[in-house]
This record gives sequence, structure tokens and C-alpha cells, in this order.
Amino acid sequence: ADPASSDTGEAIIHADDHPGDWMTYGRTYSEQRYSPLDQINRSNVGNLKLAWYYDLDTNRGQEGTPLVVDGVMYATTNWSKMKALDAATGKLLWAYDPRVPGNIADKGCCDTVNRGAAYWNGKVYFGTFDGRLIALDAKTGKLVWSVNTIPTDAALGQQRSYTVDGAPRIAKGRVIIGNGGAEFGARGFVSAFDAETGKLDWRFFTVPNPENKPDNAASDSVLMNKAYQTWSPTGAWTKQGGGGTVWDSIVYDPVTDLVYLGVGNGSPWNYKFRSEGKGDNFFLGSIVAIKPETGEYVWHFQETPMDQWDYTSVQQIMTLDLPINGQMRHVIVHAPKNGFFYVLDAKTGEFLSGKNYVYVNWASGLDPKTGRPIYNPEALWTLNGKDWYGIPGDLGGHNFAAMAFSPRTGLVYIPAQQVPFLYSNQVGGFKAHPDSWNLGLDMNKVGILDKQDAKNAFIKDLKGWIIAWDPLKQQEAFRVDHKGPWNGGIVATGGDLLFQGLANGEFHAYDATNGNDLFSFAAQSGIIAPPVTYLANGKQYVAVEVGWGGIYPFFLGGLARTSGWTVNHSRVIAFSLDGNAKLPPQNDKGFLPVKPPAEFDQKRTDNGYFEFQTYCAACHGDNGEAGGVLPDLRWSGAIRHQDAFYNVVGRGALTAYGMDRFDSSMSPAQIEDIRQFLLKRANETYQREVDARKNAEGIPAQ
Ligand SMILES: O=C(O)c1cc(C(=O)O)c2c(n1)C(=O)C(=O)c1cc(C(=O)O)[nH]c1-2
Ligand SMILES: [Ca+2]
Repeated sequence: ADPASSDTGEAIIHADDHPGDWMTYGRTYSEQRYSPLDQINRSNVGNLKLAWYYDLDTNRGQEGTPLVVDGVMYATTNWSKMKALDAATGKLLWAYDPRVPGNIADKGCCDTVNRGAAYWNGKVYFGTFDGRLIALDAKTGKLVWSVNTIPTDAALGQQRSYTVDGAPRIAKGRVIIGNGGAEFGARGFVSAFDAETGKLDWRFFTVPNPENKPDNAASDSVLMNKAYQTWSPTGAWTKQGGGGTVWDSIVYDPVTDLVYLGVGNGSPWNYKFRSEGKGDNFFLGSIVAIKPETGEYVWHFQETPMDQWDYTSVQQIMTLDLPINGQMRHVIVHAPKNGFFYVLDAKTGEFLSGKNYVYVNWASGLDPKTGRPIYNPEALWTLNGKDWYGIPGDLGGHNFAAMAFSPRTGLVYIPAQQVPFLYSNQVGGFKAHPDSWNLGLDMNKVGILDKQDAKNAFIKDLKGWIIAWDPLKQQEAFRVDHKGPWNGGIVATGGDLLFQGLANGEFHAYDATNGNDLFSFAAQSGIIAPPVTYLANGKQYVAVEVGWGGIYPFFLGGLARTSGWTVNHSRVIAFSLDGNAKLPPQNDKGFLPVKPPAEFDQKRTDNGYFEFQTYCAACHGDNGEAGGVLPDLRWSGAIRHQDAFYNVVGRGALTAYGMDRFDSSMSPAQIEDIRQFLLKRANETYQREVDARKNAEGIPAQ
């Protein structure tokens, strides 16, 4: 089929009639990420070879699902760039750079990633980190239209923050796109634009208007009549926006003719501050079903009422047909951050079953009738005022890494993880600031102390797996253990294979029936993106974006190395059975330690720690240790001189590279405190870092 000349929607619905393409984010509207292709299968996958690689011009996290239409691959990359490649050779056909301004990087929580594009009627569509939605001619890469998806008044000055990194989805000629920002301050919404003209069709807010006024949006009636009552009329949400950002999953289901939105966490996280500890806060932590033509509300199911753990429900929404009690049901299956696996009726949202797919300590289970969590009272840290070591933590039992389903095994394969988090109330009430995360947490406590006991205890709790889950029995069939958390998404194939890239820089094929490891390739850098598989000239390829990043190495910093220490070199790589490409040798030393000046002002380092954890840690790493993506500030030349450091942090000398200026949020004295803290950390850790490198040669002393 030539999808460009036929109706694209029909071509996506009948994806299995042209299995060589990968036309939409999850391959089909069901987002099962199952490809029937079977040229590569269990008997020959051991001979899989690198067919080609294409080096990217952004060495940061790569989370994109490339699309493949008629032998052309459309890959979005970090900094919202688009590359069109010949899917058989990796040769660049055209590239488009929307020139996202560098100072925007700190307006989003989690790296300037992009998860992918949409294809429709000869055009490709993708969002940009600064909030645009762009339509390009798929043949030439020429701009067709570009719109700002964020209304000019949405940011309320700088109180709220909006970034776009999720893939748009297209239903019935409408491009639907959401955004992120709930860690800063945001009121979540999605917008639908006409695919041909870019004209705004409708908007749906996921959280009420703070004055319970109409927004002239599709959501007005349900928010005013149903959602507003689930919030306190006062509380920090009225300024911060309440959150509920739709930053990843938006799914159109042609069977029910509904669009499902995966709605995010509360803003601020702290429920006591956000909503005075009152109400369930619709539609945080929910799946909301709306009509594609109008955005009209149809149903919702709230997975995490009273969110206070960053438990987003944005994780990939998948539809399936399952025989439940002897009757075929069309269902949604969902593995959100909160650790429970849900099966819902796709037409009505009725809760059918739910079970924890990873260890959880915040709830003892779900009410079998309603699906409402049965809370552990200790976990309600904003209500009881006590610290809470939560599992899952803020990164969830499953994050953006896409899961897959194989109709041949009946199993859902979840890239699952365990990353605990210590939740602790901000001292002295909620205090917000435009240039940092505004969570209502004590930022002095979000990190792990540099004490061997504390670190060992935390590292022991870091885990990553593929969990093969039986959605009918609601139980695990088997699991594959990984070195640590933050591994890539999964594709399942008709060759009974699962493909997955790992945080440690390996790319694997596993047997879908039992998890046996059948193929491994050293891709050099951590992989967090999901693979795709397609045909070019009749031959099957498997491709994936390589590039370590996203929030895990950004925020956890040095501790993220426990998943496997790699140096980032971002690429697209593709495999075939007869490939003969080879990756060039890799510099695997990373950012080399540089012996710091011995002098620093100990008195300033405590406040420096607090400021660093508040403003810097989310990108440059907990306690001053970077995770292998952004510069490790301990070894930065800029920390050697007060002026040099102020030029970067205060005056924006490196904004073009993604480092915003902070002189409107911090005084010169605060910035100098950070420098003193970094000098201290550099001295404390220099020798340890030298020793940690197998080959210390080449590590400069000065
Ligand atoms: O609440 C939000 O608005 C929001 C946005 C994003 C994002 O846009 O990437 C993430 C999260 N939250 C989040 O909680 C999270 O764990 C996360 C991980 C990542 C990533 O790409 O590594 N993004 C996000
Ligand atoms: Ca979040």
C-alpha cells in the first residue's frame, strides 16, 4: 500500500496489510508494539549484524520511536530535531532543525528529549521543546506549517512552565499533542490541530480552572461540574496550575472511536500544599477518554487519587482484546508509575482487574470493585508530616520506556524498574520559584548522602527488569534481570523475539516465550529508546536510537552509573541478518576528573549544597556528581574562578548549549555558594574518581 496516496487513517488501522511500515508511534493505534515480521526469528537472531549507523548531532538522551513509511525512516532526536534517513542504508535524505533556544532546557524536568513523530497524508509532525507543533513535507523536509501549542497566557508570567517532548498522535485528521511541566508549575491540557492547516480545533484541560470559570475549551463542562469539587477552592494549585500534564501517552482507538489521555502528577507534588490535603484532585493520575472530533469528555478512571508521589498515569496506554470470563472484551491495559497493572473496559472505563506488577509499599492493593488504591497510611507523607521512603519512587515502576504485547504468547512485556525515593515536606510551607522545580519537598533531603552505608542501601534497592506479565491471570510469567533501572522500550515480533536496548549500552534479543538471551550487541552508549522493526527492499531490519539521558542519569548523577557506566555517543543503529557495518572505536573514559584547587570556603558549602540541589541537581546530578550526559561540574574549568562561574551561571555564557542564566533567581552570593560546594565535592571525590577509571592514564593533574 502507498499510504501517501490512500487514506492514512485506514492505512494505520490496517497496518498488518503492510507490515514493512511503522506508521505511528506504537506501530498501530492499539500501541501494542508487536510486529508480525518474522524473517528474523529465534533460530537465526544469533546471526544478527549491524547493517548501518547514523551519528546524531546531539549527545544527550534519545527517546524517539522512529517511524518508517515506504522505506524512509523519520527519527526525532534530542533538541527536537528531525532526520529523514534511507531505512535500508541510513543515508541522510533531509534534516530539519527547529532551532529550539538553548535557554529553554531548564524549563522541562527531564532532558531536552523527543519521543517521536506522527505521519499523515504525506506530512510528518512533531513537537518541539519550546512548545511548537511542526508539520513538514515528508518527501522534502520543507516546512508546511508550525503553530505554538501553548497559549500565550498559559505561563502566567513565569509561574508555569510548558515543554513538549511527547509524540503527537493523529486521529481523523486531527493532530493531538500535550506537554510537560508539572514539576515546575503547569495546568495540563491537550490541543487538537487540523492536520492540513494547523488550525486549532479544540483544547481539553485536565485540571479545573482555579476560579471554576469556563476556559472556552472542550473540558469546561466536566471540569466545572465534576472535577472542581475534588479540589480545595484554595491551595497552591490555584497558582501552580495543579499539574495533570499529558506528556506522553495519547491514544486513538478506532474500535471505540475514543481518544485516551494519560494524565500526569499533581503540581506541586505536595498534596497538603497543593489542595490542602482535600479531595481526589481529578484528573490527576487518570486515564481520560474523550471524543476525537470535539474533545468532549466521555469517561475517566483515576489510578492515583490524592497524588503526592509524582505517580503519573501518562505511561503508554495499550488496547487489547482479551477473553475475560469466557467473553471477548476490548480492554485497555496500563502499567503506570504507581506499580499496578490495570485492565479497564476500553469503551466505558470500567475497572476489570488490577494487580501490582512490581513491589509497592504505598498501597496494600486495589479495591476489587472500584480499583481505588488501599493506601498505606504511612505513605500519605503530606498528611502525616513524616518522611516516606516510597517504592515505587517518583520515577515509577515503569516510566516512558514503551512496553510491548505479543498475541502469540499473550504476554505484556514491561520495561519495569525499582527506584525508591524519599519524600519529605518542604520546611516552612510551600515556597515556589520560577526557575526551579516546585514540588513542596525539602530539597535538602531529595539526594543520597555521600556515605558508603547510605549509598549501599540505596543501590541495593535499584533494579531493572523485563517483566513478562499475563494480563488475564494478572501475574508474572517470567522476568529478565538487568543490571539496573532505566532501560529502553521493547518491541515484540512474529519471530517470537523481544528486542530491547539497555542502560549499560547493550542491545539484546530475548526469546518472547521464556526470556532467554539470544543476541547481544555492544552499542557503546546507554539505550533508553524503544526499537522498531520494518522492511526495506523486502528485508527485515531492527533499529533503535542510542543515547543515554532522560531524568535518571540527570538527577541520580553518579549513582546512575550502577546501571552500567557508558559514555554518551548518540546514534541511530540498524540491524539485519546480512549487515556488515562496524561502530568506530569508542572513547570510554568519559568526563575525566581534573585535580581541583585545594582551597575552598567550608562555611559556604552547606548553603551551596541546598542551592545546588534546588537549582542544579536535576540536570547536573545529585550531590554534584554527573551521570555521564551533561558536564560534570566538579571538573569544569568554570569552578576555578568566581568570575568564570558567575559568567556561566549568572550571565548565561553557555545558553546556546542549554545552560540557562540564573541571575533572576539567585544572587551572586548564592551562586558563589554553589561554586564553593562544587570545589568541596571535587576535592572529596577526585581520587575516588581517578581510581574508578580502569586506566587512569590521561587524567590531567591540573
Ligand atoms: O509532570 C510532568 O509534566 C513531567 C514531564 C516529563 C517530560 O516532559 O518529559 C516527565 C515527567 N513529568 C516525569 O515525571 C518523569 O518521570 C519523566 C521522565 C522523563 C524522561 O524523559 O526521562 N520525562 C519525564
Ligand atoms: Ca512528573
